[in-house]
Amino acid sequence: MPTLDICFSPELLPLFDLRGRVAVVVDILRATSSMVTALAAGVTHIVPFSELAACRLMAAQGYLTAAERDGVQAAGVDLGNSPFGYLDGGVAVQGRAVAITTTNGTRAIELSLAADAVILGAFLNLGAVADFVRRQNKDVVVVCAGWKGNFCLEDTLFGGALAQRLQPDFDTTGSDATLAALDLWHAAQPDVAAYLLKSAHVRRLNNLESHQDMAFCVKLDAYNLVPIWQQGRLVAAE
Ligand SMILES: O=C(O)[C@H](CS(=O)(=O)O)OP(=O)(O)O
Repeated sequence: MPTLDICFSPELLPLFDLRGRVAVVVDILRATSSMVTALAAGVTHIVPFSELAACRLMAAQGYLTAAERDGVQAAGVDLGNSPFGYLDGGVAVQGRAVAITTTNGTRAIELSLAADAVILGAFLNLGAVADFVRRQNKDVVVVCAGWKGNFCLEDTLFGGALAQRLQPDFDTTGSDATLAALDLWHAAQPDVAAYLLKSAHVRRLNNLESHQDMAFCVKLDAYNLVPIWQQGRLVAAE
């Protein structure tokens, strides 16, 4: 039976051998939630960058540029890190490619590329991710983007939610990280948004961008789509 493990922070990735496994990178607030939303809104593909300057340069190649540092949109780009940037009609995104850099999410993706497959998870596409990894029938590691190397509640909650969805087809009992995430997910019921009000990230976001981002990012199964890393870019899996 395949296993599901959870890496609480990219800093812990050296402890994991990703070869032969599927990495599910998660940054609920907000990078992977925004990337799932972007592809669902008709973005053709997404290229993540760690450096802001390299991301900005992609505008010359016709890319929309999205960049955020410490929760705030960077200067001189088209979009920040809010999923509503792809929904509110302010920027026409249908049929466009996006170059993106964020504080934690893009780094977590880059550090996960040793895996057999790298996909993006969010509450917004939880069911689609569960279906995808079931079809792969390989061990799974949920890679939490965390915050600047630290543990965070919201990404760990996603790990618990995915573990619950994959029971009983996956072994979710072999790792204390998964057991803890499952307990956390149960503790957050029935109102994940209310539970997350105490999290550090939500307090930061409420100071920076509107509370509507958090309410949106905790919606379950809004999109039946899985972003997957293919040839240096993220596309919607077939
Ligand atoms: O934009 C976000 O929500 C965060 C910024 S931070 O964690 O508050 O610095 O970036 P992300 O890369 O999506 O975690």
